[in-house]
Amino acid sequence: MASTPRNGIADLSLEDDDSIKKMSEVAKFARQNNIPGYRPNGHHPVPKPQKQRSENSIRETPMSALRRRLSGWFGLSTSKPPRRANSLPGKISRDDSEHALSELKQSLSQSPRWQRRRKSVPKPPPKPRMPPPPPRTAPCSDWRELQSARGIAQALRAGRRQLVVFLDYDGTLTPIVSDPDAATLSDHMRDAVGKLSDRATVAIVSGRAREKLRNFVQLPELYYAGSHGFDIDGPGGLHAASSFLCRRAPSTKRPILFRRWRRGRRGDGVAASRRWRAFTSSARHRYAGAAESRRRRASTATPPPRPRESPHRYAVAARARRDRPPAGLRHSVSSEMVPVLRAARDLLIERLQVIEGSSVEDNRFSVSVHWRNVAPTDRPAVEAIVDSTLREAPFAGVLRKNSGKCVYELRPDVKWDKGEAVLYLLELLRRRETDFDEYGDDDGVPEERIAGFTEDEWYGGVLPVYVGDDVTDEDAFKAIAPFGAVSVLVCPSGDKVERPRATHATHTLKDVDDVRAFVDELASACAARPSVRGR
Ligand SMILES: O=P(O)(O)OC[C@H]1O[C@H](O[C@H]2O[C@H](CO)[C@@H](O)[C@H](O)[C@H]2O)[C@H](O)[C@@H](O)[C@@H]1O
Repeated sequence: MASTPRNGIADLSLEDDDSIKKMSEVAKFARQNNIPGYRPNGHHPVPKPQKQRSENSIRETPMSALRRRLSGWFGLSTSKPPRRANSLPGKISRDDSEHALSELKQSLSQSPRWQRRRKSVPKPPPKPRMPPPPPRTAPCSDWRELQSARGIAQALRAGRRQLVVFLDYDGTLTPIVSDPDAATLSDHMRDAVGKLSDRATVAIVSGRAREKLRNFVQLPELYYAGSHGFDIDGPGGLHAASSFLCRRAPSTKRPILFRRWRRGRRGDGVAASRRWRAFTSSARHRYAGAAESRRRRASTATPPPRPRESPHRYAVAARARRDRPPAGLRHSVSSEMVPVLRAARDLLIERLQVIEGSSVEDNRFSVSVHWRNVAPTDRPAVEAIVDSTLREAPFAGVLRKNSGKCVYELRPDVKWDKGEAVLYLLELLRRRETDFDEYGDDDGVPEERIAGFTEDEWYGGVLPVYVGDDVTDEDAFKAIAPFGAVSVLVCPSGDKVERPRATHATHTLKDVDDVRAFVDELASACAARPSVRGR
């Protein structure tokens, strides 16, 4: 009988009567002296029952368990790998795992169940590298919450989306002045915008008449959306797109544009294009008509050379497209309203003569009644005259009044504003870039895949940027929000009266100088972006 002292108690084996007797003595002693760790016989903690393993699983190594599970999932037949002499049971050796892996790969490629599964499970969309800032869909109650836009341009350097920049004129490119005709563009700003337009698509969107805007800005290569977007013109294509036309989409062998930028926020593109479909069906019909007449013209005119046999035919076609002079764009909404607007203008000039400091500006598709220079006591009279005029025939129900910065703007009472104009321009750019009909390249290819990417992919590859200062710019901020756009409200901190009460803008800038710095940053961001062609 072994007797090793432990906690003052000997370990006993119950072999004979002496032992039993001795044990009960020891137990008594332990109880009396409160010795921990001792329990009399029969009161020792019952050891947990060991899990009974099946004979199979006792012998099963992790490797064979894996093989058994795989065969269960995919219906594979797996063979046992050769066991090396030094491989230990219960551990996966390097040879084991390599063998299992190659076996698995081979079997997977043959398994019909797995193939079916692969087809049915769609690939997850690739993660965007630099997600654009989240759009604000609800109006922001406090403009001071917004962050500075300067950093945005720097962030754009890393982005891969094609910029389309929309700039408001008064209060954005030029400071607000008391005489509307004196709001000329500074040379510095002209240089900055000109430099940006060399590298990105730029449009000026303003309440001013389109011709007046052109005269002020004097940059012929830009798009101009005058009279709050009712009157649009421009070169008719996306800037420098032709330089990206040398690659082909693997699926359709079409030339592709924003291949590298497709990874942008595709969801935004989807949402935006759905929105577009929903509300501009009439504009789309007009487009369909324009496309049809272009097609007809192309069929009657001498067809352009078709580089069918060339190995680089798409590149050649692209060059031909680039070398042709741009077709140009001219689009007006509600032209039939121009005579009515002229009548309103004449009447208002006559009626407002009595109010000193007031003035009426003809913006062709809109009429601006300025009251910046009117004495505060006379200002209600200006609004009363405008309102009473609008209640008369033939203006009632035909024209509507909007308020801007010390100005009332009368325009056709139709659903068209800066927001619609911006969406119109974006859709125009998309169509111009994806229309390869003239070269006959779209034979047998679904319309949405003509240029190697879908409408949604195109929208996902474009990043709209809009900079504006007025209430009317809010329509544009709101319209481009689903694209994950950058929208910037120019909002001087001291300007408490004239700033919008709420905004859909994602960022703010404080004045025209900041806008120039931002435009400069955008231009250098475009220049710094790696070329798509080089990849
Ligand atoms: O859309 P915008 O380019 O911002 O044009 C809106 C109006 O801008 C002009 O008026 C404003 O700027 C004037 C010059 O700084 C200022 O005197 C006036 O008080 C502002 O309202 C323009 O004259 C209007 O026709 C536009 O509708």
